[in-house]
Amino acid sequence: MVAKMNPDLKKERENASFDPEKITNFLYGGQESVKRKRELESLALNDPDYQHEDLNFMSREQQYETQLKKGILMVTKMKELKITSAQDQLFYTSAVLVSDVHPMSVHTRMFLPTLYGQATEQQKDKWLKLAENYTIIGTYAQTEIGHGTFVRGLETTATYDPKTQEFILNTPTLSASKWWPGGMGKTSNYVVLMAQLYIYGKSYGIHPFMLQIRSLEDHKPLPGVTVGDIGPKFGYDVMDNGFLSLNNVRIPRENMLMKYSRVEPDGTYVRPPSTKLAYGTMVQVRAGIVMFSGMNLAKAVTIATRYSCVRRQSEMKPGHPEPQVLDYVTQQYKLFPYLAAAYAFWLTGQTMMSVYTTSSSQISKGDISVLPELHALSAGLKALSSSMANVGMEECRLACGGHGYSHASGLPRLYTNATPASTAEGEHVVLMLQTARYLMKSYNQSLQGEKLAGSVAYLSGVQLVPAAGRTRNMLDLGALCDAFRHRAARIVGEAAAQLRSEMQGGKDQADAWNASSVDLTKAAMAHSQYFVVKTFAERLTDSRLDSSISAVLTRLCQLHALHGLVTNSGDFLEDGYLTGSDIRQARRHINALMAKLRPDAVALVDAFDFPDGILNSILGRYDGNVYQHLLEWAKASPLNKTDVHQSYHKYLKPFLEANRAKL
Ligand SMILES: CC/C=C\C/C=C\C/C=C\C/C=C\C/C=C\C/C=C/C(=O)SCCNC(=O)CCNC(=O)[C@H](O)C(C)(C)COP(=O)(O)OP(=O)(O)OC[C@H]1O[C@@H](n2cnc3c(N)ncnc32)[C@H](O)[C@@H]1OP(=O)(O)O
Ligand SMILES: Cc1cc2nc3c(=O)[nH]c(=O)nc-3n(C[C@H](O)[C@H](O)[C@H](O)COP(=O)(O)OP(=O)(O)OC[C@H]3O[C@@H](n4cnc5c(N)ncnc54)[C@H](O)[C@@H]3O)c2cc1C
Repeated sequence: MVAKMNPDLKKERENASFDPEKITNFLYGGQESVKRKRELESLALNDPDYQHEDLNFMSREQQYETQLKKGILMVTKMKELKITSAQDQLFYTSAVLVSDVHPMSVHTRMFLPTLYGQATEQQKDKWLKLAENYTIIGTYAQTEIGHGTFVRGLETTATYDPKTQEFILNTPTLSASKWWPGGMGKTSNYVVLMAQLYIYGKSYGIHPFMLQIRSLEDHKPLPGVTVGDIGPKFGYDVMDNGFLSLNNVRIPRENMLMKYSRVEPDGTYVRPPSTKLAYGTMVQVRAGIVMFSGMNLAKAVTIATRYSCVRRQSEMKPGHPEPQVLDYVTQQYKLFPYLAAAYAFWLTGQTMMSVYTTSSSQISKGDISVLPELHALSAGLKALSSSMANVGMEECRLACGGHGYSHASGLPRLYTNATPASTAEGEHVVLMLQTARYLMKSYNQSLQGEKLAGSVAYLSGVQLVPAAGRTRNMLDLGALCDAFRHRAARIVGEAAAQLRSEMQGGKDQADAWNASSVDLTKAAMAHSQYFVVKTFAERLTDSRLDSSISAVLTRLCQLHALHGLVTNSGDFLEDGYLTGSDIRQARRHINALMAKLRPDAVALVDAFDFPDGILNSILGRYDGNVYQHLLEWAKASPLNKTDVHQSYHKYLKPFLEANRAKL
């Protein structure tokens, strides 16, 4: 029997000003792609082999086992069903895994990409097939217990022995033990080990090495290898993040991944075109995290928006029926800016991936000139998108009141599985400082008359003249982009001036950098926010957009920019670029935009096209039948298997009886 849709949600859908399908097509790159997405999702979601008890009801060990089994099934089925393109695999795996990963995820996301990106053709012949077939399962072992951020400071050593033409691998101190690599704890039999290369006593920096850590026969750690799971974490329960220490483990010379740098049999070292090419896998994943953050935020906003239309609470007017909580403007102010941000990062994520694809193809042809821009852009956008997604997902949870705290909402798991994106692949302040470093260099080049290109082109010849007194239309996307550009350019310029002044005051470069670092991260943030606002606005100039959806998407873009502007109003006011009256106007526009977006809110989240199986949230159900399913879900909780829990007999009964006896 098909359940009836909640009448409030039904009405919301009937009253929308546009057909969500049109936005879905825009978001996923066309009708054909949406069709394929739905086919693959339905294949995965209706496959009985993937069904299991709710992970939230399981111990961590059970979760690991369940997700490993599912991951294995998934890669086997994808092979059988010939689901091969990256896009198809993403559609299928998102439906199988929901908001979780599986213990071999780092194999797919980092181990394989490192082989593609860092191995020679000969090495690919040797390893790729094995890795693609899952004959070997690997992870990316870089971080150590003592150092994650400071990659140059890693202590794991790979010392070349020309006599045997082998590398001797060691983690010489406690702090050198590898710590965190996903899937290393129990699953992987191989790692790409990032280690300091030593030849004849001289250090050549960090390089990648293929290392077998477990037997292919019985999965036991190989001699010299100590490996295990690092224990429970904030989330990511299904993942066996691991530790690893190495004691004089020898590997053949051919196991150093030598696409860019080489060690010859006699120990001669051949330098790479850039030492930073060894960091390529991190850049790829950072670029992917922008979209990943947009999607996670979109899921959270979908859940909270639908639920806010189903949930009725309090009285807005005495004696009137309880309103849908989304009718409270404060609730709209909680959710709509993040709805807009989800769209912003979704679209920017697509742009970031296309910049990545173009740049990496140039790099593989030997043109490394694009590397600094790619690094700076992906670092800043990764940091901004993941931190904004964190804040937004939490705001969505809070917007669901008490039920948001329950795992039934899907929000706690979504959050704890997504939040590593802020720390992993480069902690967000650290990455912002990388972007700032590029901004400082670029800005100084522009001061010397160089013309800049790419994301920093606006720093060339920027006019920092405040334009107070001018009347502005604060809804005009061009004017909003100008405001964000001006703010970024000013803050970049001021951070550069501060850095200079610290140095003129006697500090060396490093101390001056540290003293200026709050302003530097602010500069990187302003630059990244400008890029997002500009990208969002540019995507709306797509001639394929029909007017009904262009109107609503423009409102979202305006809201995204205006909300950023109002929450950072000091930045825009500081040099008089905007006036108090502009900010007041912006606030009024936000209220008006929210009122206009209110009737379209459900259609806008429906357009993300997450089926219930992927949202995995009772509060976010498409049909809105929340309460009945909350109750059913709670009844399935292991604590409810019996009316009287065994602990009653063990502890509670004697305690009650003892108390009664004392009366
Ligand atoms: C295939 C995947 C596709 C999509 C994936 C999609 C979604 C992913 C979904 C979820 C992911 C979420 C969570 C992930 C969960 C698990 C996996 C996690 C894995 C990991 O965490 S792996 C470990 C990651 N570790 C780090 O990121 C360490 C961070 N530190 C660094 O990167 C660097 O050391 C640092 C801090 C950037 C630089 O330090 P330092 O200042 O000491 O610099 P250097 O001396 O080393 O460099 C000087 C020079 O080089 C420039 N530079 C630095 N890095 C790069 C680079 N990567 N590329 C280019 N250039 C670089 C630097 O700016 C300096 O330049 P300059 O001298 O100024 O010109
Ligand atoms: C869920 C998860 C999965 C992971 N998976 C992997 C994996 O598969 N493989 C792997 O190798 N690693 C993995 N990691 C490790 C991850 O990459 C690192 O934790 C991350 O890069 C941050 O480094 P850190 O832990 O050393 O943080 P730290 O650098 O110790 O950060 C601590 C604080 O110091 C500050 N700080 C550090 N350096 C600077 C600086 N230069 N300037 C200003 N402030 C600074 C930071 O901002 C932060 O506030 C994973 C981590 C997590 C949480």
